[in-house]
Amino acid sequence: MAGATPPIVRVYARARLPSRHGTFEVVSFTDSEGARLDDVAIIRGDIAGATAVPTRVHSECLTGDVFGSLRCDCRDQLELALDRVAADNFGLILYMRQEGRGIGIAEKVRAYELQDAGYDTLEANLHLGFDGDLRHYDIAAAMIHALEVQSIVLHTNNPLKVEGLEANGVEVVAREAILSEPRDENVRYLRTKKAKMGHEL
Ligand SMILES: Nc1nc2c(ncn2[C@@H]2O[C@H](COP(=O)(O)OP(=O)(O)OP(=O)(O)O)[C@@H](O)[C@H]2O)c(=O)[nH]1
Ligand SMILES: [Zn+2]
Repeated sequence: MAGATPPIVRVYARARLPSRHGTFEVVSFTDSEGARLDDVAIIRGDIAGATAVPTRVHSECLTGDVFGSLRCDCRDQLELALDRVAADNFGLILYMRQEGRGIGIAEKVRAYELQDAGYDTLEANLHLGFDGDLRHYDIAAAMIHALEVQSIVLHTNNPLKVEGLEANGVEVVAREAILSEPRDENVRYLRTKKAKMGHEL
């Protein structure tokens, strides 16, 4: 798909990462001015030059990823992705620091405050004056290019992620769902994503 030219990023450092989910490689990046990025890649296998690399683009969720919040499915999805890459011995996870779909942790907690008062996840964002989703995928695309990945199979339920990467020059050969088991605490969140945010759940 034609689109904007993504920014250039370069690999800055690579290290071995033994984890609870197996051993991966962690890679950090700089932008074209040499500034260090906060986004990182988690890799298993020889993905440089490869096609149809199983790829997950994960958006930071401090409450879910670190504290194990059950309000959302983020940690379940992250763990599914790590386990899958480990089991296949091949794949890529980009951990993008787009907390709260781009509004940041402080505002996400405000959005949660509104949700505790009855708003859904989209209504809360709109009430705070934000669009429903402020994420861009240009940096993720640039990281994929820097890793010399030729094409990807994207694990997501969100068609906007596929479009966002393609618009930045990434060849997405297929989309695969990443389905976590719904929980009592996150079922409303999942229903809203399906009904109002275009997620294929
Ligand atoms: N603004 C806001 N962000 C949230 C809320 N709950 C989770 N998030 C953030 O949403 C992001 C994850 O996005 P999701 O919409 O769950 O899923 P997705 O990444 O679009 O799609 P998948 O690839 O299918 O997981 C993370 O950055 C979370 O911090 C919320 O109620 N409000
Ligand atoms: Zn979350």
